[in-house]
Amino acid sequence: MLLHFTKMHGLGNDFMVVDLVTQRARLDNAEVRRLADRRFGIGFDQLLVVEPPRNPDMDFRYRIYNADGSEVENCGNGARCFARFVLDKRLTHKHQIRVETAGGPLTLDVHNDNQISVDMGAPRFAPQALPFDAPDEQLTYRLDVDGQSHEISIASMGNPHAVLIVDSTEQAPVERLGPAIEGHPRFPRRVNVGFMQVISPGEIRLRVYERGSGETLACGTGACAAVACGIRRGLLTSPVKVHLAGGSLKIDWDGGDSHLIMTGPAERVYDGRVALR
Ligand SMILES: N[C@@H](CCC[C@H](N)C(=O)O)C(=O)O
Repeated sequence: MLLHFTKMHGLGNDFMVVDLVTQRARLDNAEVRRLADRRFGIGFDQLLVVEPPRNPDMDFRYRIYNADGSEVENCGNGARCFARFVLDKRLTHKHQIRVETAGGPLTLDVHNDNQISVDMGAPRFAPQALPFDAPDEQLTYRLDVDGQSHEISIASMGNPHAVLIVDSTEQAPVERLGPAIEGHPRFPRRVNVGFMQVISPGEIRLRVYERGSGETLACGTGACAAVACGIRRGLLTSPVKVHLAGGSLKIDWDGGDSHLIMTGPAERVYDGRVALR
């Protein structure tokens, strides 16, 4: 069968977006990996699937798969592309869209200037929320990697994040430490790993080694997690501009149980059709 899809990106974090409201398809783990391959398939960091909601208070169900085929709880850059997609495909006319994800509900607000704000919910810092193997909740933890101890903060944005502070994102050992921390035994469901350089209380640089996809040009949940950890540690104050390799995001957070708001663009690249196995 031929599956219609749209290739999109949010600051270079790229997606294949599929409407399973009006189409039917079975996308198993092997099929996702085949489609994600940048030489033999379409190529993407994540596959985003639009489905009808299971909860009648929601507009859609938003499902997310990493390039390695694993289904995950949340994707921030994807959420903005999801909003742009359902409007472009006329699956809704609403400019405030409520979606259910495996990580909890999200509200997507499409503005007139092509910027989209996503209410990402409240960050959670308890180790069991990720999960992370630690006896109690702390601001920072020591993590041993190959005989070296590193200071990390942790946050769940529905999906798990570890955040390290570095002097320079350019010099950060992302290729070495990223995969080692992603698969560290203290993170039994693996983890996304952010390397944050604080420029000022309102501005950071960030690189993220993503669970199941490797380093991407931007990570929305990673930006939220880094800002939440930075504010909680007294290093940052809201709003924070987050500079990623693919562009910048604005993150607002008033602390505590308040919700993080992420604002940035979403771009359509092309529409296509692909044969499924
Ligand atoms: N690119 C994303 C996050 C995608 C999911 C992540 N790799 C995970 O496994 O949790 C974003 O923009 O948030």
